[in-house]
This record gives sequence, C-alpha cells and structure tokens, in this order.
Amino acid sequence: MASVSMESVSKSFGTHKVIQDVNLAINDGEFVVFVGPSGCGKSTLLRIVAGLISASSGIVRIGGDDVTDVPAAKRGVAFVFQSYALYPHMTVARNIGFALETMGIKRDAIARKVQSVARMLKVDHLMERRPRELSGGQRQRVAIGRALVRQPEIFLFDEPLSNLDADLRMEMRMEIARLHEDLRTTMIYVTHDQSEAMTLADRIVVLNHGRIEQVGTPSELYHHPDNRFVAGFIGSPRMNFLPVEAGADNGQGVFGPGGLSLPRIKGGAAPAEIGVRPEGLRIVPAGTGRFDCVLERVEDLGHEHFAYCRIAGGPIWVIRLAASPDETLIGKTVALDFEDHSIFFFAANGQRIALSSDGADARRAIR
Ligand SMILES: Nc1ncnc2c1ncn2[C@@H]1O[C@H](COP(=O)(O)OP(=O)(O)OP(=O)(O)O)[C@@H](O)[C@H]1O
Repeated sequence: MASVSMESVSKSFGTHKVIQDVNLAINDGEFVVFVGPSGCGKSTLLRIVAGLISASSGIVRIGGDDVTDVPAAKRGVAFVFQSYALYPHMTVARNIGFALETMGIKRDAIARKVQSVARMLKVDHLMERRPRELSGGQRQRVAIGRALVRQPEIFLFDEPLSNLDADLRMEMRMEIARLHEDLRTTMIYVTHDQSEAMTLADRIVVLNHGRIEQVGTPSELYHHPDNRFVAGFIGSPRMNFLPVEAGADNGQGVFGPGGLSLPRIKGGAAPAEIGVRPEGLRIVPAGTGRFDCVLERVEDLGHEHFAYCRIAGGPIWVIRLAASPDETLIGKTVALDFEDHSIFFFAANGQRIALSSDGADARRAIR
C-alpha cells in the first residue's frame, strides 16, 4: 500500500493546458474517485500517476518517494482500462498470469496465484477460454484479475465499468468495493457515473478544465459544495438554480415578479444566484409558496417521480417527489416551497455564501 501525492502538477499538449497546477494528497489505503465533465483531464491525471504520461511540470510522489521520472513499470501501480486490454490469443489463465511470467516467477507459483485470484473474482471456471468467448462482465473481471495478481501498491481504474449494462455495473461496483475492503490497497478511480463515485469513494476529487474544484467525502460535496460548479455537478438530477437580485435590506434576495424573499445571509453578502436540490422542493397551491410556476410535466419512475416546473421568465426546475402529484395540475400554475436550510447561495464569482448562523434573524427576513 502507498500514499500518492501531486505537487503543482501541470500538463500541456502543445499549447493546450489540460492539467493546471494540481495539488493533491491521497492517503495510504484510500479510495479516491476523479469526476468532472468530459475532457476535464481525469484520465490524463490518472495516467500521470501511472507514469503512462509525464507531467510538464510538478512532482508526483508514491509512498513519499519522488517518482516523477520513474517509468510506469517500476511504480508499483496496476492499471485497469475501460477497454479491458486483454490479450485476445491467450486464455483467461494466461491473461491473468502473464505479468508474473514476464517477472520470471516459477510456473507452480504463478498457477497458484492465478487460481486464487480467479476464484476471488469468480472466473475460475473460465480459465481455458479466450477473451472473445467471455461476456463483458467476465472480461472486466479478468482485467481486474490481471491487475490484482501483481499485488500492486496502487490500483488505477479508468472508467472500468462503462462498457457494461446497468445490472452488471452494479454487480461489479459491489465487487470493487469488496475488493477494496479486503485489500485496503490505495485505489484511484475515474468515472462519469455519479452513483459509482458516491458509493465507492472515500473522497471525490471534482475536476473542471484541468483544475481541482473541490476534494471531499461524498457527503461533504453534496451538503457543503464550495461553489456553484460542484453544487451543480454532484447530485442527480442536478441542483436547480435561479438568478436573484439583492433587495434593499442588504443581503435579502428578491427575485423578479414573484417577489421571492430569501433569508438574510452572513455579512450581508449579496447573492447572485440561489440553488435548491430537487429533493428540497414541495409543490403547493398557487400563491402559497415561495414563487409560482407552471407544472409542465411529470415523470413516473415507479419508486419516485420527477416534476418539471417552468418559472415565468426563468428556468425549469426539477422536483423529486415520493408520490405522483395530482396529474390534473399539469399545465396549471402551482407554487414551489422549500425550507431556508435547503437554499444554497452563490456569489457572482460562483463561490458559495454561507447562511447566517442567526436563525431568528434569518426567519425575520422571510416574507
Ligand atoms: N495525447 C493527447 N494529445 C493531445 N490532447 C490530448 C491528449 N490526451 C488528451 N488530450 C486532451 O486533453 C484533455 C483532457 O483529456 P482527458 O482524456 O484527460 O479528459 P477526461 O476528463 O478523462 O475526458 P472523458 O471523461 O471524456 O474521458 C482533452 O481536451 C483531450 O482532448
């Protein structure tokens, strides 16, 4: 096991800066997930840790040692790719054990190790098959087995489950979580999938345009995002946003025709935008909520419902509901209501502004 750290790491391809001054410390045994929009640099950063790409500047350390100029094969890391990258002409057993063959380890020892890894990943009944004779999930297990057999100090996963269907993804996600619990090896994992990130990670790193926006536990990022970007990125469906204007009473926000009143906020800072998560909203009769809107559409997902409400002259907000709203309301004006503690405030520069800790003051400032 080993810690990983990056100090002022940057990477450019030609004039294109894809990683910008990244500083990150990953603890020994930690499971860290990189998330961010497509092209934000997740895979590039992972490859810099692996040594598959060299940083343009900065230092990479593994277990405290400077490995910036150490080749990939000598870093003690194992990489699991989205594409599996199995050898097509080799059996499952040889695919798993090949790295050990190249290390000159004795055949008996290899066979024992391959068998135990294959049993762990439930592919021991497939040892003589070739990759083309396996399902996607089985191929991914073999790819993980191939990484596992080397007993690396660090596992690096680049979207390992994205080629699998929903059921298999869930199953493999649980297997990877179990693997981490059993081995307690440091793991760094890149994904597009929010539920994968939220369920697997000890900490999530949110990247945007090659920079770190925030690092935190899934709960920290969800409940205490530092800025609008993280607030909008973490959570599905995403947070609803609305531009607001500061009212006459400094710090009290007022929105357009509905005269939306908001609690006073710390230091009288003027918010430019508010956000409320879909689960923080209730649909109430027109005129009785924070503001009116038109209920445009309802989606029934069985265990939950999503309602879409258009705010006059503003965006569409999504509301997550446990029960279906009265369908006769579709196309009609309703109102949305929410608690003060459900509101996130953002300054014009996107930073989140904390609510006043003076609850009484906050309550007085409301309608
Ligand atoms: N070898 C390369 N040469 C030039 N540009 C590259 C190279 N590899 C990556 N890039 C660019 O660097 C940026 C970051 O790519 P990267 O693959 O790290 O993003 P990502 O966040 O993993 O994206 P995705 O989620 O779509 O896989 C992209 O704009 C990409 O086009």
